[in-house]
Amino acid sequence: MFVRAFSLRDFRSWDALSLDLRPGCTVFVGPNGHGKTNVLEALGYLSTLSSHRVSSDAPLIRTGTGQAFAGATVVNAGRELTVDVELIEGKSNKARINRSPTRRPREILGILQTVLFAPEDLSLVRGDPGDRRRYLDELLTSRIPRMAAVRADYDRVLRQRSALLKTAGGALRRVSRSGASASEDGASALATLEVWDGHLAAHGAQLLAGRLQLVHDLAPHLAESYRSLAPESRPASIRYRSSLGSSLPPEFSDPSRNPAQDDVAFLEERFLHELSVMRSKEIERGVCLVGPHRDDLELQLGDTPAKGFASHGESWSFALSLRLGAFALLRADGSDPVLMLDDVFAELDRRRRSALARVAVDAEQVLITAAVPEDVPAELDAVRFGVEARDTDRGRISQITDKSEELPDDGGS
Ligand SMILES: Nc1ncnc2c1ncn2[C@@H]1O[C@H](COP(=O)(O)OP(=O)(O)OP(=O)(O)O)[C@@H](O)[C@H]1O
Repeated sequence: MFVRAFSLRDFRSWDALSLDLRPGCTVFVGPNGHGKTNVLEALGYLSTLSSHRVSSDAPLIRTGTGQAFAGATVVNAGRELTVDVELIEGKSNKARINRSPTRRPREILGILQTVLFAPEDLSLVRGDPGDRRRYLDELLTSRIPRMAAVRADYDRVLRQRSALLKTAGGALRRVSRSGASASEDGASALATLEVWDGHLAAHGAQLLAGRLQLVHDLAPHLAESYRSLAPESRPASIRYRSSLGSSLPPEFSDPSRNPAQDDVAFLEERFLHELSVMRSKEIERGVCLVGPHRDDLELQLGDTPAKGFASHGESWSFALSLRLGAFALLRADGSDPVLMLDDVFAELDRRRRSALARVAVDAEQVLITAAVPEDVPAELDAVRFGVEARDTDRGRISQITDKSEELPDDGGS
């Protein structure tokens, strides 16, 4: 797929941007801090409804304005769809598909598939499990958009069950200690908790089954990507680590296990079992200790965990492999996602640079940012936009300063 047209209004440092793009490579070049990443971030937002840099939407709205807009026309196998999102300060966001409002913004997920590789990605290897869960869930919803609703339901139940564990903690503690002779208050809190256990296990099992399937499908692409980036290094592998602990048979964490039709029902039953095992601990601590929100994606180099042991270069290769593996998986599903590379060539050594360039040159559309054009491998430097921020009476605003291109034989756009 590729983005044919793209526009922004009051998004980060852009007050207005309207660009026609085409398949192949496009490079945004400009000094540091002038607004290049903001362009990729906006496209990433249309793809995932989140930013790779911040966890809330407020910083995406241009300072001094209350509303931001991002829209793109996406061409996938000859079929065109337009998606846009309006971010409104203090209110729910609005999204449209072909200019018709959607009931929920998440209905646009899956229309624009992107894979973004950015300097922040080192945290996939070195950061907290939350960074890796986010990576998995974004890829999962990009492949299977209905998983966004599963994820939202799970998060809602998790919040409610966590609040119950906190507020009813006292009564539940008494029940947990004294069992059947509990007070009325305690017994009703415990009954309520059991209802929430059921909801948590039902949604959690679907999310867990989705992630296990994803890791199964992704593992060979990840291993292959790492091999091509660092052939002399130990082999890279991934493995899902579930907080269901010993309630989950070990073969479920083995990425080579073929997921089965009845996995969700089995996982739901195991989930409920682990909740009963952990009941008193959860009540004691007042937090939800079981579920996909506590899981992790283990990254291994040979027999060693990458986190804490991988060198700087190995960590970069692993992070890049996670992205290139995601790209290869989405491609294997049937359509190239838009590949976005945010100022990463300067960080890579010569071999990794050319390995990345080999993948990029072959992708349907690649959008690249760079502070200096020399950082971009020559074979990727096709259409080039200059980006510069200027001080105006409306604040510091990013602008496209120039466009240069090496036109392909057919003349391009
Ligand atoms: N909400 C906002 N409103 C206005 N300007 C913003 C907002 N958020 C960020 N900016 C501005 O955007 C600029 C940063 O843009 P961006 O991150 O795209 O830079 P960049 O060109 O990619 O830089 P680098 O090469 O260092 O990565 C900064 O000048 C910052 O002040």
